[in-house]
Amino acid sequence: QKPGRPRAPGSPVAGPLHAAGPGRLPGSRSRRSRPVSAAPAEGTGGVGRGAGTPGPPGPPGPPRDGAPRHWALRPAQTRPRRGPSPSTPPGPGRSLRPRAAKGGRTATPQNWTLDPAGDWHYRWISLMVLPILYNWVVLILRCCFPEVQEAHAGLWQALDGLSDVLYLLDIAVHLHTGFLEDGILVRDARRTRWRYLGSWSFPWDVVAVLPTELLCLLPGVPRVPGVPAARANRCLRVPRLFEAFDRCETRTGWPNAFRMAKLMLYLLLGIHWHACLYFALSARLGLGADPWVCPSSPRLLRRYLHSFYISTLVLAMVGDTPPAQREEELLFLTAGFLLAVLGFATITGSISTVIVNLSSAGSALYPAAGPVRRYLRARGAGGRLAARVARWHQHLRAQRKPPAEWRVLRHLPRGLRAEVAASVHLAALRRVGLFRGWERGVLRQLVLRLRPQVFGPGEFVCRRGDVGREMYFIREGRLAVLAADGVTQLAVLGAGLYFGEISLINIKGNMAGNRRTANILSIGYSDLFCLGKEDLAEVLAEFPSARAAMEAKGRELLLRMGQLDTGAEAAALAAEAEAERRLRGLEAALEGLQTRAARLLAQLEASALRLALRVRRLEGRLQLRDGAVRDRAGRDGAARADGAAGTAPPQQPAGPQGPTGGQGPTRAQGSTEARDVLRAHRPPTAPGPSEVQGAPRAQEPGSAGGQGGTGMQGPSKAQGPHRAQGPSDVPGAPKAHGSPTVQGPLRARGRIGARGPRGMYGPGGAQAPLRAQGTPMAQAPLRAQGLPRARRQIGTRGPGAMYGPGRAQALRRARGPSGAQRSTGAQDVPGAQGGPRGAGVPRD
Ligand SMILES: Nc1ncnc2c1ncn2[C@@H]1O[C@@H]2COP(=O)(O)O[C@H]2[C@H]1O
Repeated sequence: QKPGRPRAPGSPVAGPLHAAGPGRLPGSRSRRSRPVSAAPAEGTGGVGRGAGTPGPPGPPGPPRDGAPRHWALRPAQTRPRRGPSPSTPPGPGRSLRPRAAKGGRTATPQNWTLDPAGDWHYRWISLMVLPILYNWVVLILRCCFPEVQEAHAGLWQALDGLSDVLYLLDIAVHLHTGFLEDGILVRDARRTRWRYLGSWSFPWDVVAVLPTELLCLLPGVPRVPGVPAARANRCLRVPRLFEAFDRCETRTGWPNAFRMAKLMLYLLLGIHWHACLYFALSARLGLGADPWVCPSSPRLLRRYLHSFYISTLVLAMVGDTPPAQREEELLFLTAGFLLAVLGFATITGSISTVIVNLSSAGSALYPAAGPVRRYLRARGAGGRLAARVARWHQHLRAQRKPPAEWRVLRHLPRGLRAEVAASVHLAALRRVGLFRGWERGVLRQLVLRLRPQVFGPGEFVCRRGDVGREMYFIREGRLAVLAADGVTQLAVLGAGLYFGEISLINIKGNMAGNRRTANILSIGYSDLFCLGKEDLAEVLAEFPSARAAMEAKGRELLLRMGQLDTGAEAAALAAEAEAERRLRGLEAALEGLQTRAARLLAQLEASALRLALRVRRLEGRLQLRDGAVRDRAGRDGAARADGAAGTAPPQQPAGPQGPTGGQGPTRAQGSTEARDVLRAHRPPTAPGPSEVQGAPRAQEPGSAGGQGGTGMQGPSKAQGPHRAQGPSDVPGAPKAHGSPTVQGPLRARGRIGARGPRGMYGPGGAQAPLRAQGTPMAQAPLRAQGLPRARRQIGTRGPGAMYGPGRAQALRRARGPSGAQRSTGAQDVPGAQGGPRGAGVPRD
């Protein structure tokens, strides 16, 4: 079918083509152009021509040219891209800030969605602290001190307006603040908007900015004294204040100081509110009317400060307030004290937490000197040793060398911990000669295995003869290498060097084995990195060059110290070379074996595939043949029925090819089935050539092998008609049916038809018809050829072998009884009584 030509219904290519495209072959011109026209063209998502053409974003509609929908619905290509994917986590190099559009064709659309953990968002909520605090401080002041409101009405109006603008802007910012979904920042503007609009904070924020003061201007509404009271809803914005404080607390470098400042702010705010309310009550009761109320003073500040002082006495539970006399005063004072209990307890608790935090932060970094001192005292080991311990602790704190930093970092995830440790120690590690040139990533892995240790002056880091368990890299300080006498100084090691490796790496000929070869004494304070034996082995396994460098240096030192047994070293080297050689030989042998095994496996697979294909082909042929046989049998049966009824004279078969001539599906089929039919029809005195030649031809291995299934079926088919007419049938048949001409072949065909090519392959199926024929001899070969065994034969001996024995057996057995059967079977045929018996003889 040519491209573009309409397909005929039911065309074999219709399926694949339909799946691939709208009735066009892949690669045709219209196929390439169609998706572009059908799918909306986009900036980056298109394919083929016009992929880069900007087009209107939107859902892909039905294609204009009537192409099937699946052309247009290709989500990966047709989805409009608006900047970065909303669910794509920002890469390491991508900023979370709103990005300015860049010029040029590759400009990305601006995305003003804020990262809630980002800097811009933090700055914004920090700014929002101002209007919220303004409303919390000033509104109550203006309500309770009317002079304040009246004196600066214009200023308050301006500030109120500014605060409202900021509140509204904050709603806008909220609408454009991303959120995390499955740990990934969602920056899609639509989704962030809907998320905020659907949350409880949206109505809350709206209520907090409603212009409630305008209600006071409505006629009939009683004027709220001092309009500020009508703005009380502005205080509802306090959750944003808490959010800002929380964020600041996690970001600041002085969280404890911040916590203290926050507490003080809450305290002052509480006192401020109490003072305002106290003044309002005093003004209502009459300023200076009794000792409890605020005295009347011409100065506003004086009155406020007096109120603030009284409130501090109440809320700080200091007491010593003027005695309350009126009920209102008593109630107010009692409420104040109750609040004070609550507030004071909270504040005291918070302050103590801050103090504990402060001290625990120090103790987490530095080991506490107290317990060691007490331990030494308890054990009676004070004196100079205790002084040294104290000096060591002092050195750590003074020099800010926390040895227990790993304890602090242990809560971090491994990757982050490696980053932190690398940022702190990488510079020091790079100074170590061994690590020079190592990649940063490797050093980052190494730094997690290193443990910082600080040794004081006069301390031995290791002693000669000790078993080596770790090696050291010198970060800071000087250390002396002392000989066996503990006095002779062999060398002085400084920052960037390492020691303690000889006893860890197995240097050939090292007479010390895994024991230290020298004493190492810290001259002053030494800041070292310690690396354990296992960790070192892992590192060296990855870096053979580092191992070689270490071994070379260790060998040189051992030689200098006279601790290298060169004879043993040579022997070890020779043994190693020999082992290496043998290993290589084994490896080569193994490789050869593997290659052979792979080749054999490939051969096995190929032959299995071949055989499977052949079996399938044979099955197909058998099915075809069986169908043809059934057709022919039906036709012949009808013809014979006609003959028996006397409506038509007996017909001579069509030549030596049998009734079907050369049109049968297979030659064997023609020879076996046609032969049977011929035999049934042929007068007994005129045996046709096919009677004599047909059967042997069907039994010839060549003819059977050439036609696949015939070989399999040949014997049983050869037996089929004969055994059907076999000894047991012979006497019964004519008696039962009165018309033996019809009866014999018909019965035979019925059996053949019942057997079927599939039944042939199944063990039961193969045996059933034959068993029904009462020929145990015939069952044996077929049973032997049941599918599983037949398959096994295919696998092991090949198709020839499969057909060989089974077929030979079957034929052999078939020949034995079938001769007799044929002769007896011929008795079924009316014309065959007498002379025709000989027709079967030559075949045997
Ligand atoms: N002469 C030397 N000069 C420098 N370092 C040495 C010398 N002798 C021994 N060392 C180091 O001192 C370490 C003592 O422990 P090790 O034997 O494990 O490894 C030793 C070497 O790293």
